[in-house]
Amino acid sequence: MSSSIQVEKVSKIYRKKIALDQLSLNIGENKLTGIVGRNGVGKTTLLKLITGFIKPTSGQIKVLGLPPFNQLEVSEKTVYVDDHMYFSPSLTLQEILGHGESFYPNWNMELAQKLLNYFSINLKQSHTQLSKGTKSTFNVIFGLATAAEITVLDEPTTGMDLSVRQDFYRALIKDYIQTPRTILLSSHHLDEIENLIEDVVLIDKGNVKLHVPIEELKQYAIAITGEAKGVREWADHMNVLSEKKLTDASITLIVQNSDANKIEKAKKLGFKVSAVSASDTCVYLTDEKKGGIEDVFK
Ligand SMILES: Nc1ncnc2c1ncn2[C@@H]1O[C@H](COP(=O)(O)OP(=O)(O)OP(=O)(O)O)[C@@H](O)[C@H]1O
Repeated sequence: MSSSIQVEKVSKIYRKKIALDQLSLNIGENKLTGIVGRNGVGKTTLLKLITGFIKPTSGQIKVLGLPPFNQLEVSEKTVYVDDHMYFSPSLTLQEILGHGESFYPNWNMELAQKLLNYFSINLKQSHTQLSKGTKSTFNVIFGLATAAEITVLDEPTTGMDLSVRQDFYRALIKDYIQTPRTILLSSHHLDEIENLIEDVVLIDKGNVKLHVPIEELKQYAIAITGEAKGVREWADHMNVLSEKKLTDASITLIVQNSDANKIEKAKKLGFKVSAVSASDTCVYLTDEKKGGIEDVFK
């Protein structure tokens, strides 16, 4: 499969802060990819670089074969949606849609109007008049209506209530099936998007920690609970992601799930073997090991 986004050894430094550090990433054409990671690890910076809003300090980015910064040819095939999208306060939502239609070659006005009608958003209002959640809903509708080849949704559900979020995810997947395109969806709630996305990119400290199919991430780690000494001996030479002390005598180890025979052996030894969710795996993979929040209150 050819790549629609190629990021090669890209760094972004804001004054002295290194936001991205020689990050490389290839995103295949028409993939729906989740971008996840803790606060401040560089997700928004990466997405703004891909959509040409900012320029890399070093390294190379190609989107649909071209460097995206200051490139009109890329702009009209790209949309970046977040909760800071700016539209002139003098325009009504209807007029904003009109501008969208004149800029984006594949603009889908019918979809925009049907979704706005479904969410009961009055088109005579201005963008500044909308509540936080409704603003986010309008922004994602705008983003979907562009049908842009590269659609980037950066935490698009900020402020939406649960029912709107669920409707949005359903709309996104239906629209993606009808009009396949490359979609990057960043979220702090992997559990909410794990059934939508094909691949997941986990960002940590300005770099890609993991880029795998979501089904692989769901199987990536396993929890083993039992008598501390025995569990530790069993886990010798394994990739241990985290250790939790339960009592003086028992522990849970989170280990990389790489060897089916080892897991069978753990069961035979009487240890409890349980699944670890994709979102918990991301937390374990990026844990700073500073102890828990409880330590703050000691
Ligand atoms: N304009 C800026 N000037 C200075 N530092 C910045 C700027 N934008 C981002 N940063 C810093 O770069 C780092 C990465 O920020 P970024 O917004 O890309 O992270 P993020 O993963 O999207 O975070 P979050 O999940 O909290 O939205 C952070 O340390 C942030 O403080």
